[in-house]
This record gives sequence, C-alpha cells and structure tokens, in this order.
Amino acid sequence: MNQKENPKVELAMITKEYDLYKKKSDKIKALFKFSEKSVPHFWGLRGIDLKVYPGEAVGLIGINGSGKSTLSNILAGIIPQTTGQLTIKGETSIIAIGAGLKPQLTGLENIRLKCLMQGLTNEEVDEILPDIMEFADIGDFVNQPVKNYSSGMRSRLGFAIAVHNNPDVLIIDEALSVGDDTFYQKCVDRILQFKKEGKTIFFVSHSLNQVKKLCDKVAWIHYGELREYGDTEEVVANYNDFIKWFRALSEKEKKEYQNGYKEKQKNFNVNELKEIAVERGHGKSVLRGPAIGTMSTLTKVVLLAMIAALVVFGTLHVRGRSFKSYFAKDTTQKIEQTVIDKTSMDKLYDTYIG
Ligand SMILES: Nc1ncnc2c1ncn2[C@@H]1O[C@H](COP(=O)(O)OP(=O)(O)OP(=O)(O)O)[C@@H](O)[C@H]1O
Repeated sequence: MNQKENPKVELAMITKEYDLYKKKSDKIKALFKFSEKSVPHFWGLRGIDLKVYPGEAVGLIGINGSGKSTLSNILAGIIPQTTGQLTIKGETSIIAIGAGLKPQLTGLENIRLKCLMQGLTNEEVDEILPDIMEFADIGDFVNQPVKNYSSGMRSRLGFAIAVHNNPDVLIIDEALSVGDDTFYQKCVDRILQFKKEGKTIFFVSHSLNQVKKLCDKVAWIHYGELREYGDTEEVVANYNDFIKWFRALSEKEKKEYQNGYKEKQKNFNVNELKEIAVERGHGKSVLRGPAIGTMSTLTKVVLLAMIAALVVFGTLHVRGRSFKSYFAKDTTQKIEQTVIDKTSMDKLYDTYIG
C-alpha cells in the first residue's frame, strides 16, 4: 500500500476564532445576544491545510503568537476548530508544559487519572505504573502534588504518561525545552522509536536545532496562516532568513508589520476562504465548522424559555411548599407575633404602671 495515499492526520481549511471578551460576565451576556457585533474577535488560525503521513515528524515553527499552540490544541482535541475539517486516524496524546496535569493531585494520582481517562483499567494502570515512574524519574516527588513540581518535573511526568499511553499521534508542545540533557535524550530516543513504529509526531518548538534533529517536515505558521510546509532544511532556512529580515527592520517598521497582520486577524471573515478552498480542491462543505460552540436563535429562545420556567416554578415552590401556602403561613406567623407582642405589652403595663 502506498503510504502517501493514506494520511494519518488531515487538516482542511482549519480556522480558530477567539472572542476577546473584556469580562467573564460579557461572555454569558453574549451567549444570549442575538447579534455579537459588539464583541471583538481575533482569528488565531486562518485556513490551515496539512496532510501528515504515518511515521512522519512535523515541526511547527513560527514567531510568538503565530498560532502553534492553537493548532496543537485543536489536533489534541482540547479546543475545537471554528471551521474546517480535521481527520485523525487514531488516538492523540499531547505533552505540553503544565497542560493536562491536575496541580492539586499528586504525580501518582495524575498518572492513574490520565491512564483511566485513556480507557485503561486499574489493573492495566498497575502494570505500567513502574515503567512510567522509571521513565519520569522524579523520585519521591511522585507522591507530592504536581503544583509543587518544577517545570522540568512536570514535563518529565507529562512525557512519561503520554508515551506509555501508546498514542498514534503524539503532540509535543515546547515540553522538551524545559527538560535537562539526560531527559531530553531519553525523549528523543523514544520519539525516534515512535517514528519507526509508524506513529505521527507534531513537535512545537522555538529551538530550530531540536526541530532539525527530530523533524522530517516543518510547517511554518505565520499570523494564523500556513506560510510554508515542506522539507525541514528548506523551511527552517527560509524562516531564519525571515527572522534576519525582521530583526533588521526599525522599531517603527516592526510595529507596522505586526499591526498589519493583527488587523487582518481581527477583521478576517471565513468567506474570504471560499475561493482559496476551491483553488485547493476542497468541496464547499469544508468551510463548515463542527456543530458545537454556537447556538442557533431557536436554541437561544428555547433555553431562555426553560430558564424563565425554572424561575417561575422555583418561586412557586419556596422551601418545598407552594408559593401560596408559603405566604399564607407567613401572614399567620406575623399575626401570631402581633398578638404575642400585644399580650407582653399589656403584662408590662400591668406590672410597672397599672
Ligand atoms: N483563549 C484565547 N483568547 C484570545 N486569544 C487567544 C487565546 N489563545 C490564543 N490567543 C491568541 O491567538 C494567537 C495564537 O496564539 P498561540 O498561543 O496559538 O500562539 P503560539 O504560536 O503558540 O505562541 P508562542 O510561541 O508564544 O507560544 C495569539 O495572538 C494569542 O494571543
């Protein structure tokens, strides 16, 4: 079978829109607004196409804020894309500094939790536990809450759990940059072994040397767009040229360049991708998003009606009694109180005055 005909991961016109709410309450308000014009938007990704085959390691490079983590989080299923189609054949596992680990739980508890979430039974977890602990090599800290770990220790634990869950697609987001040399080499060996086994690796890193060492191909993400995708040496060389060019600009020119792209990301409209999608040979449906995260007007109306009904029924049944009986009882209580007060006043009058 020709491997090239069967991509393990396929991204088609992937976009990601972020809402830039000023306050958390604005987010709740926006949920029920029928027009969202007042909320500023920002497009972290704008039509990414990528096909990655079994056994390939792909480096994701780009300047700060270009969209690498957004893309790796979409690949890992942590956040949904806004529009576009994502096809992954197999299980994914992501290793990112601090991601996925529960800070209040100990290392051991995190290992168990993550493995159970991946569908392993308690017995299966017991079997692989010694291997995970040996790979992480964090000693007694395994019994400490993860919030007390250094970033390197978090990365070790995250890496150890992820590789032992045997994913088909492994996403490594900057997690190797915080490990020491010994651990780094151990991870590199494991990544190379994964590649041999036909697994697919995505490797997000600012270290171009690491990218060159590990990756067959490189995707250069630039302000949410895929600027280049291809052979590692070539793309890294072009990226280096860009960095040199950018550094040579004056501060004013740099700002202008950055602001120009940021404006494009703010004012982007998915319809801009229609023609590009056709040029790239996609069908019309590719610009649709997954059916989550948005509410139709009908859904909003139904939801509002349900909340209103809940409020009304909640009021009518205060403390387990009907609205009517609750207030009827209250009135009786008030009358009783008045009678008591009057009797006590009479007694006081009799005693001290009468
Ligand atoms: N939750 C969010 N809400 C609003 N904007 C966001 C959110 N997450 C990311 N962004 C924006 O999307 C863009 C891409 O961010 P992302 O973290 O993916 O970049 P990156 O390439 O991983 O950056 P870095 O190299 O600094 O880690 C940035 O401009 C960022 O400010």
